[in-house]
Amino acid sequence: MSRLPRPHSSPDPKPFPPTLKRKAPEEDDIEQQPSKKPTSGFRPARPLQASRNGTNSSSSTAAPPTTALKGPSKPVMPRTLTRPNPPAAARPTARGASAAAIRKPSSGIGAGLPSRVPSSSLIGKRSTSASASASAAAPDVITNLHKRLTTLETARSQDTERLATLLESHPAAASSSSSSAAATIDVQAELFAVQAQLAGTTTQLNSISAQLVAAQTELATTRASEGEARREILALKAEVLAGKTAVAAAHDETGELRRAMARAEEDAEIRGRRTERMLREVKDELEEREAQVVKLKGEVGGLRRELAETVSAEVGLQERHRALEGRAERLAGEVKELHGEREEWEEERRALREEAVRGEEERRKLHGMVMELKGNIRVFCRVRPVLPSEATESVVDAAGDTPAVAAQIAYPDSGMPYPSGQKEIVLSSMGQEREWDAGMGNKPRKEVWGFGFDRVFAPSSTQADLFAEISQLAQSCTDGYNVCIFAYGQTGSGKSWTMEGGDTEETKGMIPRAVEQVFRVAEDLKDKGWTYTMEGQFLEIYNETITDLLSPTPSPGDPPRKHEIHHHPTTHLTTVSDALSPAVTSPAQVMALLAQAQGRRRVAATVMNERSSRSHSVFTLRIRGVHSGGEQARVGTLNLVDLAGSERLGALGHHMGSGSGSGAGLGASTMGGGGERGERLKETQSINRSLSALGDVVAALGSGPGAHVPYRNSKLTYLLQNSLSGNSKTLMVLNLSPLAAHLNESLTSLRFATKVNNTTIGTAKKVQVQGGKS
Ligand SMILES: Nc1ncnc2c1ncn2[C@@H]1O[C@H](COP(=O)(O)OP(=O)(O)OP(=O)(O)O)[C@@H](O)[C@H]1O
Repeated sequence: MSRLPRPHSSPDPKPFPPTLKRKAPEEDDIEQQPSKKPTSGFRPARPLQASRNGTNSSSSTAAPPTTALKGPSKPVMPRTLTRPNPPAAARPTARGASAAAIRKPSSGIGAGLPSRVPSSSLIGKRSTSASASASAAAPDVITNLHKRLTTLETARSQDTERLATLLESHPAAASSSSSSAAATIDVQAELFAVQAQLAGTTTQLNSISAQLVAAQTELATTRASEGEARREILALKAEVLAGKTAVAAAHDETGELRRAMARAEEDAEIRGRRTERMLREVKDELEEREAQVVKLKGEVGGLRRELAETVSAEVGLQERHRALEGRAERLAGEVKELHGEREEWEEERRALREEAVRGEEERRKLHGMVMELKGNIRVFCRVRPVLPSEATESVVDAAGDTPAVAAQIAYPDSGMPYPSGQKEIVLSSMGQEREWDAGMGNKPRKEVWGFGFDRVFAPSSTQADLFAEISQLAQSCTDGYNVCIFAYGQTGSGKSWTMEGGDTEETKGMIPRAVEQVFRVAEDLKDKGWTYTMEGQFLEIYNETITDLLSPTPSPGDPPRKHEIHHHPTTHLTTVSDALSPAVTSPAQVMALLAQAQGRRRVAATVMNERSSRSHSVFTLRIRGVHSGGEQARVGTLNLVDLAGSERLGALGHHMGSGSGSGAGLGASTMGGGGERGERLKETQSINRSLSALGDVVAALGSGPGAHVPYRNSKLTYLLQNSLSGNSKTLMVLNLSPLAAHLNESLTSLRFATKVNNTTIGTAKKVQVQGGKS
């Protein structure tokens, strides 16, 4: 019996000592929020006993039962108990082995059982992960316990069966022989052992069953605890989240409070500064006010004094007022008288105005008379200065000589003021005697030619000087006269300069000045009831052909325009067909027309080689004045004519009938060869004809009323017919070159102009020049 192994019974599980404290993962987080009080749902971790031998590790507490339950699936004892009966010879060995097997408690039934079943309290108080692993391990323990139970029950039934078998076989053995008594004792001993083992096994089985029930109970408790723990964890998490949110909110609030505090401090500082400034201002203002008060006090004192003075002055004023009232009454009477006088003056003014109109008419008549006395055809002579370019260049005359540049020209009466002086010009050949005369034994000829004109302008004269004499003539067209101003002279003598002039106010010529004068007079006459309208026309006569310089330049291939001259038989107005006569309302407009005409002439010049020098240009300003008082309308014409160069005037002397002109004719330098020579000849003949015709017309006009005037002999004279006859006034400005080389041309021009001058109707007289001949 003593050899029988003691069935191993598992020790009862002891309550876990409170050595382990459950620590939730979030515990640290919670501890970081000291402001938060632990919630009612949170309980401090409960201590638990990890294992029987006092190990604190959770893994060591959980692992042993699992390992024990998964231990040997076939315990030694049952295998020993259930083994088939060995042969008798072998039994001791088998028994010994079996006993050995039974003596091994570690590998017996007890070894297969869990050494400790985790208590429900332990599992329930573990962390979530520990609880989860414990929950997962619990069913395995129960299953193993069930298996072990089944195995033990099977072993018990086998042992029971075997016991029965032994009991049955014992009587037979006892009866067979006496020697079998010892064997029977052994069997009985074995039977007792088996019975004892069976009893142990049964006890062990009961113990395991009890453990199983306890384990199941503990599992249920563990699961319940686990659910509770989860809820607690969730609650804790919610609390932590709420705590975090509260902390964040507190942080925000703190930041906001800090910012608010900073702002408040800043505001306070600004307010402080503002208050200081205001205080300073108030102080300053106070000081200022005090100063003002002092000043005002002074002023008040002054005002009081003034008031006293004013009061006394008022008394005086009242007296004066009464005196003034009396005076006003007297003045009212005077005003009444003045009104009467004013009406008289108005009457007088009206009479004066009428007298002024009559005076203007008188002036006009007198002006006409003066002009007539001066001569309806007058001649001025103007000598241009030597140009800087001419002063240096070597001038060669027709004979190939290079005489002195400037001709000998004298102005004998220039010391006397006009009109008694400044009418004479004397040319001399002194210093330019021809050497061949001396060479041929003749005495060098020394000739002097003197001429007299209505006015002689020396080279130093200005455009203004000339216009001063012309302005009255130009103005007479506003009185209803026809005026003709010619510029005559050889090429380069200054005709264009005289008529058009330069670009400046000082150098502008007769055309712009005459136009301005006419517009000025027309404006002045507005006060006298006159309204003037004007129109301009600009024609060129080249080779007896009229060109309208105001028409657009024709394109190449355009048929040439034909311009016919018409004279109205009753109105005596001259018109040119197909020629433009635009209305002009200002001098600037007229200047624009002149510029347009010059542009057209320049185009023609490039085509026809200096045509402008060989053509006549005629600018005509037609003027019509209407009087509001019903006076007869005034119609006048101002013609400003730039004649072609006269140096080609070889036949003029013959046409003029003087026969005394030297007639420079065509100089070699002006003639080209071949076809060009023919062209020039034709051109020259045309110029000759027209200038001769002009001389003939002037001569005829001078021969007295009733004489035939050959206007139709040239386009120029026919165009100017109405401006040369009747009440017309003609002025010829003879332009002379100052150069010695042009002496002969100048003499020819002077002779032509003298003939014109001699034919004038009126008192134009021939000036007798000392030592000269004309
Ligand atoms: N009184 C003057 N004062 C200064 N320069 C003058 C004067 N008269 C003429 N001239 C100059 O003399 C030159 C010739 O004058 P202008 O062209 O007027 O001669 P013209 O007789 O019109 O010649 P053309 O017949 O070739 O047109 C020009 O350079 C002009 O500026």
